[in-house]
Amino acid sequence: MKTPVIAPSILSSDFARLKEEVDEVIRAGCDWIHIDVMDGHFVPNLTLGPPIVKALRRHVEATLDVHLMVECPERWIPAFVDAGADILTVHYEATPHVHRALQMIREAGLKAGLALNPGTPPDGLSYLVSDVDLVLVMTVNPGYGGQSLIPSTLAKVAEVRRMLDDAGRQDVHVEVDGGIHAGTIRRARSAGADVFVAGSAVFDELDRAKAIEALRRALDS
Ligand SMILES: O=C(CO)[C@H](O)[C@H](O)COP(=O)(O)O
Ligand SMILES: [Co+2]
Repeated sequence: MKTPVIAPSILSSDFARLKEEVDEVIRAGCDWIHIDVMDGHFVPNLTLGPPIVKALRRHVEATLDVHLMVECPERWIPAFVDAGADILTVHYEATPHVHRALQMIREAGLKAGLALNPGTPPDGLSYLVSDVDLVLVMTVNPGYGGQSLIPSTLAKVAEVRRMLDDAGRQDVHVEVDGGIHAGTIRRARSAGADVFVAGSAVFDELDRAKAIEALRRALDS
């Protein structure tokens, strides 16, 4: 099994103190920084764009894991590449040209991720197994932090992991996003996930080191 990756989502951070918030979770021992980009169309919320990613890139060396919840992400890929993202994840549901979007990300030298909403079956992945470096299984409906994990999504995590293993793609990350905390992370790990996005479970706690430690302890339990 791959080494677990903890990726705090800045969606739940204090945006007025973004640099300090990110510095703090890096000092607290997180692995990646998860950045939720929402366009107000694909999801009913609006967050941030390439300038914020670029500003963070200037300040931190940590892996910037950018989750694009935007319609037709292929329009935005060049701007996020230029901003300095390391991983760009696009939604299967967001474009009829998802293969092209993944291709554009890889051609730019970044890692390409494919995200699946809770209601999306994993079948389409079978045509894209050689085009992805990461599969993000949404464990809540995208748009907001602080929601509860939808239990049926964990069966999909297991199915995705099986499809990747059967295709010889043990190197591909399986990321879970939404409702991950000390009480759910172990089940997500058992289902086959290795990247754990945690927004409210980290940023709603005053002591971020303790919050990240609690996630790691729950993984080991
Ligand atoms: O993509 C997302 C929402 O669309 C966020 O990454 C996710 O919700 C993280 O927040 P929390 O850990 O609080 O559920
Ligand atoms: Co996300």
